[in-house]
Amino acid sequence: MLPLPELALIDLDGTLIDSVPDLTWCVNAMLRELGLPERSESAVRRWVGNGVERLVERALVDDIEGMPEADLRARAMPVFMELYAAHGAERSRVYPGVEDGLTYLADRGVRLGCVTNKAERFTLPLLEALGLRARFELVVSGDSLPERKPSPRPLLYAAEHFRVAPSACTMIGDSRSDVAAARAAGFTIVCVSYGYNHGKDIRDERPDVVIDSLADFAQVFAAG
Ligand SMILES: O=C(O)COP(=O)(O)O
Ligand SMILES: [Mg+2]
Repeated sequence: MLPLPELALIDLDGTLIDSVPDLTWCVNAMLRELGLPERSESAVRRWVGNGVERLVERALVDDIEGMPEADLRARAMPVFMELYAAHGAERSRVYPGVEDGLTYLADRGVRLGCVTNKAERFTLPLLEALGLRARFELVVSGDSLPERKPSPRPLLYAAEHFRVAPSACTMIGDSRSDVAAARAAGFTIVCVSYGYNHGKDIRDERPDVVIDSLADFAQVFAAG
């Protein structure tokens, strides 16, 4: 068990929301427009987590480590951005257990923030569309600060905003970037087993706790 934190920062894609159906639809609409082959939803699932630009780069070359030529990248980026702005919240769903988990923490006085690598122009409308925006006192997106996860910067920024010591904060996420950012910030780290993490088992990253649903917080945090 972990002590109940004063502040919980929760990741978006793969933790609160299954955003891959919309991301896949937009990636494939973009690829069609560019005359390139479509990619599978399971490939897109592996590529999410380092921001939408990195997703587009990976999709263009069909490789998680790859980088497209500059002019293809420059043509693709605005096409994807326009598609995702218009179609980012049509097929995405809040994971089961999320509402209960957020209520559990809020009822116990835990302050809540969302920290994602998704760009702000997509993050806020998505949270709004799926009814989660009002749950969070602070949202830090992938382009809110000069650095994003796995940097500890967004986590430390949020801790300072709430004037809570990092040792009283927990990060809740699905990927190795969440674990690395939390460790470097001095937060505890709880991971969900159902998220993306680039197709790898998140247990390999040795988070403090792994849960199958945010509804399981009663088994994670010692009350009081
Ligand atoms: O890669 C993204 O765009 C977002 O990923 P995250 O919400 O899991 O940080
Ligand atoms: Mg994530």
